[in-house]
Amino acid sequence: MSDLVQLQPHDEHNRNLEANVHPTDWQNPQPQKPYHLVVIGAGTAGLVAAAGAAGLGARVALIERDLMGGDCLNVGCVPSKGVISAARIAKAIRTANRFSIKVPPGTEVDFAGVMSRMRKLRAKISRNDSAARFRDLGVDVYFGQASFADSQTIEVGDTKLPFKRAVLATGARASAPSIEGLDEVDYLTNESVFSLTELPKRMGIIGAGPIGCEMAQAFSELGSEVFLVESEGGVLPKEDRAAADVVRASLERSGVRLLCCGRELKVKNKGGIRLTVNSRGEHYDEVVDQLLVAVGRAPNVENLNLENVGVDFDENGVQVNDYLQTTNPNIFAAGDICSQYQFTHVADFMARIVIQNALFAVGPFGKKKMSDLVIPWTTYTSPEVAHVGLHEKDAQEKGIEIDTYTQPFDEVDRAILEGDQEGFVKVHTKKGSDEIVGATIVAENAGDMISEVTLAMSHGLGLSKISGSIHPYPTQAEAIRKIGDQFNRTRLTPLSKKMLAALQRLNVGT
Ligand SMILES: Cc1cc2nc3c(=O)[nH]c(=O)nc-3n(C[C@H](O)[C@H](O)[C@H](O)COP(=O)(O)OP(=O)(O)OC[C@H]3O[C@@H](n4cnc5c(N)ncnc54)[C@H](O)[C@@H]3O)c2cc1C
Ligand SMILES: NC(=O)c1ccc[n+]([C@@H]2O[C@H](COP(=O)([O-])OP(=O)(O)OC[C@H]3O[C@@H](n4cnc5c(N)ncnc54)[C@H](O)[C@@H]3O)[C@@H](O)[C@H]2O)c1
Repeated sequence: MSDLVQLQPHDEHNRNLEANVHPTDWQNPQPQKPYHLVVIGAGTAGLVAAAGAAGLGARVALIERDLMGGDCLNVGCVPSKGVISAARIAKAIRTANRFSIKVPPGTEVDFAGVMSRMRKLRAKISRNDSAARFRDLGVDVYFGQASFADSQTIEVGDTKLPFKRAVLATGARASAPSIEGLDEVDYLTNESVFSLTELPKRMGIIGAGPIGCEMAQAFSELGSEVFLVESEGGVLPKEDRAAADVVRASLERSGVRLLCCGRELKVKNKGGIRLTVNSRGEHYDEVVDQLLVAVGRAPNVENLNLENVGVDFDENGVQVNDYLQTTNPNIFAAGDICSQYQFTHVADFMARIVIQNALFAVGPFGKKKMSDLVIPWTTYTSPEVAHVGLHEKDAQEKGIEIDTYTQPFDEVDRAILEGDQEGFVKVHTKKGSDEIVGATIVAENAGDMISEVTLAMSHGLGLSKISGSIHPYPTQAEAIRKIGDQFNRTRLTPLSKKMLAALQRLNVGT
């Protein structure tokens, strides 16, 4: 078996994963003719680009140096949500008393079992991203480090792959912050945290973005004492502040010790991993068993020879235009390598744009644009925070005047019955109209609920249309319809009220 940290421990599940996404006996093919499309990187963006292009009749090669499926399958969405699902059960048991369910003392979390379940499910899901499946879809799959030999040729080891168009889909990795002493300790990143088999008694996490918050809550619910250090004033600094405040309170209820506005953070290798930091006037000096660093991503631009083929890049990744074309017009890019929206579903839709623009658009005709995408995302804390479109501050920066409608869940029957009353739905519309420009939902299943708003935004359906669609009672999604009703009430002017009164008199008298 490979000694990649992502594949540890070397158990049956990880052997099955490896057999799917990097079979040890794989023979790279030999190129027969120039490829229409060579895709570098077999994460979400690369897989979607390769499968889509091959399905439409193109000759396609896909190159992966490590594990097909990339971050999402191996060290991102899939394992994190696998662990979170167990943590949610632990939370439900911990808080069962709210429902007058008496859980006998002595309930235990078998952390090794939780991780083994996650590895089993990850291996099962990995069939979709497997080398064999892609070969069967008509894609030539190569394993190895890819780099550009010149503007028409990509090399993998000694093999030269001539191409007409190429796609860079090499993704990103955890960035290493310059924190004093960090180099002295063995710290975890998203590449290694899912290989743990023992629950850290005490866990430090640096960065309260989506990774930090999701993992802090999950490890805390599973039994670790978690210290979450964030340099900004609160958690999830990119989200709506009211939404982030709900998550902060929930993290604290889960037992997470939040060290926000963390100043003078230092790490020492002294009696374990020692974190010292100042937060809100207090000095903390805590020894932890494991430290997870989650302070954002660095693009994988190294060793590709991009300089020699005229592809510009900087520390944020590869530069692309709205058509996802790099500064070399025959080379496109998709996914985390070139996107400020680092999400699997965005990598997927970027890849679809690339297939169209690289292979099927003629001159300016038939081209698709990144700026036309309506992009939602969700952070899977409990409750979840889901967002689509503009935040209030984005609208201000763009000079767009907005109206904001908020529906708290403590007025939504299903949420009350479920004990999930602390969140809200917030929708921003263009001032004076029902055209939705953005929305945030904080709820246990906010990620599922946001799709209704995304659909409405994508297809130009305003709040009046949402208000006119029956939502089953009692559901949490009724909160979105109630926002539609709020908008409709603003349409009731003194004149329209008078007209309604006149119509009523006409029909049923005074
Ligand atoms: C912990 C965590 C949780 C996440 N959770 C979610 C979530 O719940 N929902 C969500 O939407 N997003 C989530 N994300 C983000 C999501 O994983 C990424 O946005 C997505 O994986 C990006 O896909 P990609 O194809 O651009 O890149 P990647 O998945 O990074 O794939 C790039 C691939 O290219 C390969 N590669 C790089 N260089 C070369 C080279 N020179 N030659 C050959 N191969 C190369 C790499 O090995 C890798 O397999 C999460 C991320 C993390 C880290
Ligand atoms: N549910 C999801 O869709 C999901 C889940 C996890 C990750 N992701 C994707 O992966 C990306 C990376 O996630 P992330 O959480 O690493 O990055 P992030 O950039 O979103 O958040 C990093 C956090 O670390 C903080 N930080 C930076 N330097 C610090 C320092 N020295 N000390 C303390 N705090 C510091 C930042 O202020 C920020 O809050 C996300 O932006 C997202 O696109 C998505």
